[in-house]
Amino acid sequence: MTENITDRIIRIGTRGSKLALWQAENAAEKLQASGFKTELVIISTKGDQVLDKSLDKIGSKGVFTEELEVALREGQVEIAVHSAKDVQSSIPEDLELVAFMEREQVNDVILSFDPNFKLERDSKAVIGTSSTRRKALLKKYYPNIKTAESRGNLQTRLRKLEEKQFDALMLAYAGVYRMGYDNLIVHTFPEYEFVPAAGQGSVAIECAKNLDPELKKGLKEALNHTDTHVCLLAERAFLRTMEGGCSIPSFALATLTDEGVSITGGIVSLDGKTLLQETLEGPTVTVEAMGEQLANTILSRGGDEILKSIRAERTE
Ligand SMILES: NCc1[nH]cc(CCC(=O)O)c1CC(=O)O
Repeated sequence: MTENITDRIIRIGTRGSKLALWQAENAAEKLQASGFKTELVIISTKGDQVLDKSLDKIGSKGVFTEELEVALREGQVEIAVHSAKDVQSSIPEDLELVAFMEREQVNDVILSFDPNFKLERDSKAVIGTSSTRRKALLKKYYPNIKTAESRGNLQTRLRKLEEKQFDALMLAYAGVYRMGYDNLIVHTFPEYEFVPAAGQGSVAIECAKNLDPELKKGLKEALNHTDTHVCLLAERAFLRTMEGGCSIPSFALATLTDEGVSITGGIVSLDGKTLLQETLEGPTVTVEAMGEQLANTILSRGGDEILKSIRAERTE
């Protein structure tokens, strides 16, 4: 007699921020719709605890994922829910990404409490962001903009905006929309000028590799969005080959086309002066090879030099 897999309670590991909880609840609803029972287990990560340093200075990989991975390994939870963007490009041997949930609109946006705020090429405003990619791209396209650190969850960052620590705040549309703050959006960046970080807007589901295969299959059926999955495989292959990590100003966006997949990716120097960006198209079956090829092209055209100088600057 085999036990019905949907009799299992799926314990869902999640960070405690409101956005993380929204994402975990969203996964829980999908699981429940497939007949699973669910339970949320809130786990705090280093990225939630250390708020006085920018992410590239906290240093270790998996700033938002490590503690969740320990819980997976120790069997405290069956799955961990992450913002796909926060997941390191190589997953530990004993774990795997079992699903990618349907992606939201990928763009970066600007939020302001002043509805008349206008971002122009010569704008001199101070914009809150802690992302090296956003800082470098702002330098490239909006050379007079200044940036100010804005670590913390979305609510913390909005409070900083309210306190006028900066004039406007730069974020991913996905989180803003999911938290219901889209009424504050005053600018949406085109996604091929401000190409998002690999994975932006999607949610990744991680589990232990040795989880019951039947259960894994059930989780995948309930949670995986095939189109998103294809795109994320390409973007993550790009990221892995760049050996980037979340603190490197690289970016990648894959989309489905009539014939297959198109992937745009690149890197920008921290001063915004050198931008390398390329697009590749190919059939869906070769997405990972495409991501790798794109990264190798970027590296050989000067990307490796940009990475080298960023690393040198960090160890100074
Ligand atoms: N590193 C922070 C982070 N990780 C995931 C999101 C939310 C958006 C998403 O799911 O891509 C954010 C905030 C942001 O970039 O605005």
